[in-house]
Amino acid sequence: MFNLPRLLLHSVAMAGNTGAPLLLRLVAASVSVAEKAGTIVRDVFNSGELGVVEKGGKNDLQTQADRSAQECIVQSLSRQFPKVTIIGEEEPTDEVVDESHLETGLSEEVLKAVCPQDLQAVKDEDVVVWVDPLDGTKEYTEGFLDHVTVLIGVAVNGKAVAGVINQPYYNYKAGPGATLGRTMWGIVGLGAFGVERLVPPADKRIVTTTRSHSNKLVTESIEAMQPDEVLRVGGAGHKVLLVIEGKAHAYVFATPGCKKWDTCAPEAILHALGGKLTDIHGNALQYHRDVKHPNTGGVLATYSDHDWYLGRMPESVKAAVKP
Ligand SMILES: Nc1ncnc2c1ncn2[C@@H]1O[C@H](COP(=O)(O)O)[C@@H](O)[C@H]1OP(=O)(O)O
Ligand SMILES: [Mg+2]
Ligand SMILES: [Mg+2]
Ligand SMILES: [Mg+2]
Repeated sequence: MFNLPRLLLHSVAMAGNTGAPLLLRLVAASVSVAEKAGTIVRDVFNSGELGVVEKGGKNDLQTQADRSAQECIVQSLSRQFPKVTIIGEEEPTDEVVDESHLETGLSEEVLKAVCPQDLQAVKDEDVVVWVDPLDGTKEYTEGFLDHVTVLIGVAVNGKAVAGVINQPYYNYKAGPGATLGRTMWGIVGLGAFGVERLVPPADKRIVTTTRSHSNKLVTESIEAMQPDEVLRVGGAGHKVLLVIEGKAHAYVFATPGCKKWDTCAPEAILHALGGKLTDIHGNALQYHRDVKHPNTGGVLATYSDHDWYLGRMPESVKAAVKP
């Protein structure tokens, strides 16, 4: 009887797991927040009121889902981690925060993981969180719903080390019995969960690239890879998932439109599973807080033969797409 309150106190402290390393707590919070953002993305679509705004022409759109999911992610994480730098794609608005968009949960699965040794002592000031509340906005507005992802990437000292991806419409073509949506997370040095590496066909070369942001450089670089098949689909997160799950051998994007929030989470998960993401010259991407946002050197993501793709990149394209 006498010991019960102390025991209860102890179990509450364990549930909060305040002793877990910052990186694990941040990823655990990001998993819960990305799931919440995914529900917001579906709710806005179901409402039929997309609230589309052109940020930079008809191929650079923002919807109510981008705005509300960004609010959910940035507000939820900054309240829990006030000293961590968080950079989101969308400009903050001066509207009152909708408290129903906030999420305070921590994924137990993540908290149970063992943090890689080299990331155990990470401090708030070492971290930048890169947030793409809705990747594949153009496709979202056109109903290519499985191209959409929510991306939360964690960079430590300028390197992408952890990522969370929610795909709100995963399985949406699989019929009413299927579970809609999935969340994947990974930490470099630990592995990735919620997604499995599958090997692509060995007898052909499948390359994936942009559907809505193509240009001469993109076309020339894709042709140079002599693909048997080209998957033109939306979203940086979605295309990296195609590479991870063996639907494509390489993601080739030889133009500057992709930003740090498009690549940070996918790069970390791909890397955690043994793949590689660089610019089209083979340089590692940088993610420190003062870096310019566009990936001006383009994007190349593969599992194997990375150097082969780099070697086939035309000199004229390399000269036009500088880091
Ligand atoms: N020219 C561009 N202008 C704005 N965003 C771009 C551009 N090119 C790529 N992106 C971003 O990179 C993602 C991957 O590109 P793509 O789908 O064309 O392959 C896009 O979904 C978009 O992210 P977002 O939808 O979050 O704005
Ligand atoms: Mg955008
Ligand atoms: Mg994006
Ligand atoms: Mg976006």
